[in-house]
Amino acid sequence: MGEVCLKGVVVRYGEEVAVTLPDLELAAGEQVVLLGPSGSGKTTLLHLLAGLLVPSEGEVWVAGMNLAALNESQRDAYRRGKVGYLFQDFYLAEGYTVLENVLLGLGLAGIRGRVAENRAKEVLKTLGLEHRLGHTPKRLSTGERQRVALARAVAHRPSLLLADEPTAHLDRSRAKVALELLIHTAIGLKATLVLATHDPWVVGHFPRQVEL
Ligand SMILES: Nc1ncnc2c1ncn2[C@@H]1O[C@H](COP(=O)(O)OP(=O)(O)OP(=O)(O)O)[C@@H](O)[C@H]1O
Repeated sequence: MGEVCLKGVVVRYGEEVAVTLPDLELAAGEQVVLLGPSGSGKTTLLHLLAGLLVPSEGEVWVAGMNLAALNESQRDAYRRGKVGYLFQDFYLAEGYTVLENVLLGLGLAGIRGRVAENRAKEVLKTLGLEHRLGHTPKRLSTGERQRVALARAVAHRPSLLLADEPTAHLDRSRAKVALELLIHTAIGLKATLVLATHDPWVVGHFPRQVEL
């Protein structure tokens, strides 16, 4: 079995909506782009892999674990420890500084104190944000906000990195920088990368495409 495996998955939202997802097997460290029009189930698939959602039918396996067989606190521990999630709208904690935003994510993964502080500063430096540590997100550009979100998503060194429309708010040149950072960060972590987009331009950056 691969690092990520989906078999016969259907997700029902209430009585009306049933999202059927294709079977999928990804090797550890693989990079794949999920493509499909709005409503095709890209976010649903990312939420399943993050353990934010369990399938109504079928199985979702990550790193040898059947996520639906875990209880809620085991799934929380899985998500906080092994998954990095880059949200389309970043979801930064606006009342906290850049450094604190990354420390919050590390804290959820159980990494605190001096180790966390060193790790957060190191990641923020790698992403070119060392001069922004004490700033709150509202003082940053969109590209910088996204890099903070990326720092927070990867500081705990996840083995699975999920990104939902990460270029949606960026112009083409910033999108290119952001995408390259994301891809290189995943390679550096040896993490499996799954990215959802409906932008055909993004697709060419990935060796494997999955159409929903
Ligand atoms: N919480 C929810 N309640 C009801 N229906 C939902 C919910 N979340 C998603 N859906 C429905 O499930 C289907 C798949 O949605 P999903 O958000 O996964 O698609 P998507 O491909 O990510 O779309 P987009 O590109 O617009 O983000 C859609 O028909 C959507 O309306």
